[in-house]
Amino acid sequence: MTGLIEIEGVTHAYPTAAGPLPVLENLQISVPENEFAAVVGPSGCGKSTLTRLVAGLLLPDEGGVRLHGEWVRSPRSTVGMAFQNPVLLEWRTILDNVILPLEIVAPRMGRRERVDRAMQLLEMVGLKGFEAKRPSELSGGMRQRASLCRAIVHKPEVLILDEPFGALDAFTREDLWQTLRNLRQEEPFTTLLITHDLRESVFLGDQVFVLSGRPAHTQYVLDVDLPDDRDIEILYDTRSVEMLAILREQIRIAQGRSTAEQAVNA
Ligand SMILES: Nc1ncnc2c1ncn2[C@@H]1O[C@H](COP(=O)(O)OP(=O)(O)OP(=O)(O)O)[C@@H](O)[C@H]1O
Repeated sequence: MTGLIEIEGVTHAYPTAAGPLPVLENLQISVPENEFAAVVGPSGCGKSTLTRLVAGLLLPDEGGVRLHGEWVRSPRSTVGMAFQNPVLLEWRTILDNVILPLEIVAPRMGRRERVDRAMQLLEMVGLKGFEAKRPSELSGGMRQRASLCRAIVHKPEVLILDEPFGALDAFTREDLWQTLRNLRQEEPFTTLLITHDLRESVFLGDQVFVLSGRPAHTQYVLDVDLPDDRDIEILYDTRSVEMLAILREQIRIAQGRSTAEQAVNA
């Protein structure tokens, strides 16, 4: 099956004063339409670089990225993004922050329609009643909820999430995982999530891609065979615990602390 996101043989190095720094090497990742791919890997292996390539903010030295079969050669408005620090504009209300992408990609859409769309999402993530507030009046978790709404308000073909929950406390984070799953059930979208949190990758992902140490290639792919309708308790089930153990071992291999042979024999 061809994926909606196809990362095909991507190789990339950054020029540095000490010479080229190889970051990605022949990376292959395929994400089918409406599926959720989580990407984990050792620190500094090139995960954020990967998001910049998919968003068209960076062009690879070799290989390429295709979205819906089209090569990505420049930034695309059909990609939604959310990062660890939600960059909300303080001079705009929460509602007007969420509406912003519609002003850019759908300039002909009327104000009423934009407001209805944004309010529908704000209600889904539990922010109804906060639409007139400024970002600084909200908690970190609430700001991240608003940032998720803004990332999907224009129905992007791809949602890229780069450590969006990394700065939140454990309870808020788990709450947002559930919110994200609920949003996807209401309105499916194809997602690429970068995370350091293996539980997050299993709870949210349909597939988890483990990247090797730098220069990164796809070292391991885990199919998350859990029911679509999951709540947080599922992470304590035997199957989840087994998958987390596999991922932990793969990360150790990627960090060079273990060997593939040890993993096979474990
Ligand atoms: N513009 C740049 N120029 C030179 N080197 C860069 C540039 N951007 C990133 N790097 C280097 O490339 C490597 C990969 O960076 P990247 O941010 O993609 O890794 P990461 O896996 O997202 O890291 P982390 O897990 O710590 O967030 C790092 O060694 C980083 O220092």
